[in-house]
Amino acid sequence: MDAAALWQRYQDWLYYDEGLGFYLDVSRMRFDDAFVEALQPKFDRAFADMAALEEGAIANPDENRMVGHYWLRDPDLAPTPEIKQDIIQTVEKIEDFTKKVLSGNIHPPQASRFTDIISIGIGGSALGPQFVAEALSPDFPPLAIHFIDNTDPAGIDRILTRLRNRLASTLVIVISKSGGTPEPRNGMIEVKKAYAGHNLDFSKYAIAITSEGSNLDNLAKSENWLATFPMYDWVGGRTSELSAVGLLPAALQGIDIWAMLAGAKVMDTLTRVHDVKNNPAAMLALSWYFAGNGRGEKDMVVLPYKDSLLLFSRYLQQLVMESLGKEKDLDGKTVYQGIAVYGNKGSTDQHAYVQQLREGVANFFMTFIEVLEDRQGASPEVEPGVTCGDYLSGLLQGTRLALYENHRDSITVTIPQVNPRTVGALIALYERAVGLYGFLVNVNAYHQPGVEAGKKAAAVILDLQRQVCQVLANESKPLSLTQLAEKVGASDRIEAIYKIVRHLYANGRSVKLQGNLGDLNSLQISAL
Ligand SMILES: O=P(O)(O)OC[C@H]1O[C@H](O)[C@H](O)[C@@H](O)[C@@H]1O
Repeated sequence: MDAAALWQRYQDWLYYDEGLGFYLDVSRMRFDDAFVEALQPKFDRAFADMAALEEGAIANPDENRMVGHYWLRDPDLAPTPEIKQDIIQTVEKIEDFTKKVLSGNIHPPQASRFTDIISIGIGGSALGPQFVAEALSPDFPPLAIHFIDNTDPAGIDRILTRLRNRLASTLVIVISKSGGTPEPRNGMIEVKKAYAGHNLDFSKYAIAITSEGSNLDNLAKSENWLATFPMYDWVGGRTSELSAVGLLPAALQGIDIWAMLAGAKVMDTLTRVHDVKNNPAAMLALSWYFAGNGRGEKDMVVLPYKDSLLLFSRYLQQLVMESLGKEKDLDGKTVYQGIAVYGNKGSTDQHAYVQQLREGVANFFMTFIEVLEDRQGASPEVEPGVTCGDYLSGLLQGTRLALYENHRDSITVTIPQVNPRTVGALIALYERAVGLYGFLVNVNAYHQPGVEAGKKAAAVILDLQRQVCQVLANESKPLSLTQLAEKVGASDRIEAIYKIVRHLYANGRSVKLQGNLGDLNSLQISAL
């Protein structure tokens, strides 16, 4: 395509919304009109399915659940008056609670103000709050947030050590929709012990965000925690940023949650349009479908050229991959769907892996996220007439061009600045694009059956560990691995038993290992 034709294509496909100052450019995705036409029937169905979803259909049939994250920013759309009231009251409660915390009306027993937050949660109960904190938290927030998003003891220590002198003024928000996920439960138990170690009454610091009636909810109520906020059955973890999960931590950091909700609401309106070319989420879904033949054959690389958006790709990784990565489609057919997502930020990544993107295996398409405003205030020149921001902008344009010349396609999303409104809009844009794409390829984008397998396997290992420890405790003489596995009654699980023993030994826990550590047949195992 020559320069004039490309310029025409750019104009033909450029999407712009004045209210948000938002642009979407898919001109560098090489689909043609015939492709768009061929996909039209699928889009017609997807638009109809999406409309039904928004009206309260059971869009997650396996779990028999409605899918209602769109109602969070427009409660008038909720299918029942009760749901509408719930949404409104929760946001009011968040606002009221935040005001009281920030004014010192609600304060810790031994200090006049809360200074910090430990947020404990994983997956959808962490990634949104982390992304938003990185993107929007002021330089000096009223409360500084710290995340425990794993069951890594060293990671937990790091947070608790850093906060050692401020624990007495640190709020703890435990976030778990199910209220039973092991990682946040473990984090909560350890943090609770740390508070007890400092003679602090954990319940005066703790807040739960969870489903009503969950284990976490029951615990919080029985121990009379500072507050609880609801997580709804009809909001999935990966689409929960604009529920209490994301709104409470954001508000406590001084982020304007109303602007986030408003930005999302505007984007929801824009992406409800039943016309591919005038619906930015549909344009994204079309582009993804084109890039990967509707089978995820190409990875989605997401590169925001703005430090504060660093975690956007990580956030999208869960949203896209947990939603679309499915073995079966809605008819039960084996399809192995999905789109792999990765990326950090530009121009930083240009000095890491963009070499491969430009010249190596062409198994991806790029999404550039461009922010028009360089910074607040004027920029000094780093060369005559040129600023840092000019470089960043030039590097984005240059990389887009260099990729295109080498037949690598790209999408460019442009926002005027990173603020609560545009971040809310970005979240809503990708939620809708994922939903539409899910309908295009006929998968249930709202369940995650594959996640259960790893959880179950981990539970089996922990069970085996208990048995191993019991056998060793009752043995007077050291055992070989084979003997130990036999006594446990799990000879077929000898490798797992070896790994359990090695881990316990490395941590000085109840097990002694003798012999050559590199020769597994020489090992003699006994209780400490
Ligand atoms: O919020 P929770 O119930 O603790 O769930 C946390 C996360 O873990 C699960 O395994 C799912 O894969 C995620 O979708 C979810 O966000």
